[in-house]
Amino acid sequence: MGVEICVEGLTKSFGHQVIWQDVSLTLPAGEISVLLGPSGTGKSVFLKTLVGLLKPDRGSIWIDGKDVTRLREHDLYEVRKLFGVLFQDGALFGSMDLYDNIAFPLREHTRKSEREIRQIVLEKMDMVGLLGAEGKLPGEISGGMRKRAGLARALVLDPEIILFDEPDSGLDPVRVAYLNQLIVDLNAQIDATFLIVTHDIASARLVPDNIGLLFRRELVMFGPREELLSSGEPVVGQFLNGRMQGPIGMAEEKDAAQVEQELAELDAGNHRGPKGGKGASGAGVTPRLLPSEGIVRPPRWEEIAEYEEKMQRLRDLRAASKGAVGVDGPGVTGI
Ligand SMILES: Nc1ncnc2c1ncn2[C@@H]1O[C@H](COP(=O)(O)OP(=O)(O)OP(=O)(O)O)[C@@H](O)[C@H]1O
Repeated sequence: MGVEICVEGLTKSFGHQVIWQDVSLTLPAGEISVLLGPSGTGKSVFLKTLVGLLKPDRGSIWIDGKDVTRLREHDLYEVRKLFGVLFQDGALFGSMDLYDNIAFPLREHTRKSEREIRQIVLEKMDMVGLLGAEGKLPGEISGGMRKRAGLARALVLDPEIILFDEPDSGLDPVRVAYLNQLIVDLNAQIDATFLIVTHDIASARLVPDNIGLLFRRELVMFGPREELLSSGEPVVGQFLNGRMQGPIGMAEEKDAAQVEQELAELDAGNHRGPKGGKGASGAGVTPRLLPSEGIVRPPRWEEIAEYEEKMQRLRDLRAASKGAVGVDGPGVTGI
């Protein structure tokens, strides 16, 4: 089981520039959480702070009974062993083939024999669908394969927590879909705590247990996926529906009067934006991505699958009753 991360009152600035302040959230052990936010709101800074690469001004990060913000270098090194990180570009060494790239953390941080290393590297490459590509150089493979290689490398030390920094960046929608499935399958298989920073709303709707949103130097909301997807909070609705109308502007925040007018028009059904959506919650709660057939589901995922099945039956019933109303008019059954 992965470990819980409990963040309390975290604030980070560079000089006079406050990046975010008073951020508190709990990433539940073994669950998948997504952190969203417009560009420049400090999502990458947040990830770096979690692993102790950046020191916050105030606040605590509790992992495994230790406050990461107060650890000395040696203890920090121990806590970092709990983490696997998938960087945006995979962060592979260009001159090493995939095998050596993926073996690198094992050779650096363990005393395992080359025979043991081979077994682990091939197991992780198999998990991410890269068996057979051991001899390829990073420059010879697609962006999607590089991400998967980076993920295999993040897995070799059996992390309890995996941080994904924009795993979908630079990938086409089909590759993003495959990567999302891989993330869900991995979560079911290794049961670590996942935190994914992304801009991809479709992924944020499909993949996580929890969603958080950074905006205006604050964590606007953090909670279960369904709560965020059905939230009436204007900034959450705007972001999760990719709309222009709302508090988030092109480069800066909009003034309050403009936001109010846009939201009033939206509620009145005058929305002519690029992606549709009604009211603050737009498309509402959509079905969740489940582990692939053939992946043995731990009890947590069994429960999720049962819940999703129930929700799907409800959606079908609702659609059927709407159809009946559409054909026969309200209250008329057609008998
Ligand atoms: N080491 C640093 N020193 C000074 N400022 C920094 C440093 N690292 C990040 N910043 C600033 O912090 C802010 C947030 O950056 P960050 O990369 O975390 O945003 P982000 O939300 O991840 O953006 P994007 O979604 O575009 O990747 C930016 O204004 C950036 O310039």
